[in-house]
Amino acid sequence: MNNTHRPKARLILESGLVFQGTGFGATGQRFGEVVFNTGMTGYQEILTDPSYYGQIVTMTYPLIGNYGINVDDVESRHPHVRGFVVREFCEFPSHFKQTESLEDYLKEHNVIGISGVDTRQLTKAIRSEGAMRAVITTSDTPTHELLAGMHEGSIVDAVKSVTTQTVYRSPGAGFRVVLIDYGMKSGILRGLLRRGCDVIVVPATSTAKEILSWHPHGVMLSNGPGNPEDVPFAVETLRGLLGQAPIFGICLGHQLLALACGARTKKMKFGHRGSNHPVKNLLTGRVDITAQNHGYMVDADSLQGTPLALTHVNLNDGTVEGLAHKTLPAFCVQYHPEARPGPTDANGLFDDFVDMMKSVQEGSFVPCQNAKI
Ligand SMILES: NC(=O)CC[C@H](N)C(=O)O
Repeated sequence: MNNTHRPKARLILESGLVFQGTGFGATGQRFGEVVFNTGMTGYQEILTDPSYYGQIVTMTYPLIGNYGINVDDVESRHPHVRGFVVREFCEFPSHFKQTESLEDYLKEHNVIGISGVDTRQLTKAIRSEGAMRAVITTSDTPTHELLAGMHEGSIVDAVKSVTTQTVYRSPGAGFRVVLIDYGMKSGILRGLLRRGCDVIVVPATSTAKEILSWHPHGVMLSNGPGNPEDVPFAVETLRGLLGQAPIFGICLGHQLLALACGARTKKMKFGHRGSNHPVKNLLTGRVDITAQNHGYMVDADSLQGTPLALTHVNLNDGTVEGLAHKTLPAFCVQYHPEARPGPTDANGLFDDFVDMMKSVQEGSFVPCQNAKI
């Protein structure tokens, strides 16, 4: 790789671990929480997934950038990561859909990348010590000064920073769905449009009254960044929506629905981020290989006494992956059925949501606690 025109860069973890590497993309300095993603492909979807807002992402796959950037594989209008860490950065990408290189894309959007990092060592450090604060810099600022300022740029109001500011509609002839945008991946909107839904996307701050004024057949809750406990206004809205319209939640949407039903969430040590997380549906016994990106989870012990039934578990670590309301039409999953990037095993959940809206319309809805599989 020709590094002559690229600056030296450092990645410094709050634990004191320092990696020397080469900068690509923008120059400067960015603080954030460092997390790893184990997907072999999908860097473009990962960069533009708003759930990564404020984070520095490292890819465990060792060669990144080889198929460049194309216009089809974005999940939002621009990258949301604070920084991007790779082992080897591909200097000469090639793909028939490519419109520009990853390097130019990062430069254009002011994201700092660092290559030449031993991402195996970095991932092991995150796995053993947990996700932590870090900084990527192309400056000469001494390491001890950067360690002292580690909490600079901590995220506040993550959801409010990435949600849509305006209501917009993607018309369809099917069920009318209000999609609450907490930091939505466009794959979720596409999943609904593909099923003919008439979708109204609304800001995360919308009230139950505002949402119900659209007379929706269903309400979809998107993914989004940060700690679910930092979004109490969204939990309040969901309390007002439960029982008024069928609800389907994904990732942050799942966590917020759990909070609205009286369960608790907690931070995981290093989270689930990748494209091969096995999830078992406890109702059918079916196992899906799923795409995931989360650092918080619903606490299984907190489900007792709530109206929620555990429907899905993670087969790697037994954590909560899916819930359904025992008596009302509402269900949610921690993983990503829109699968961008990742395997499409769980796509059928969008069909389940359409079926749920249909059964409620027809008066034939069977609550989860009475379901016979
Ligand atoms: N993708 C998501 O919606 C992530 C949800 C939440 N921000 C978490 O990290 O757990």
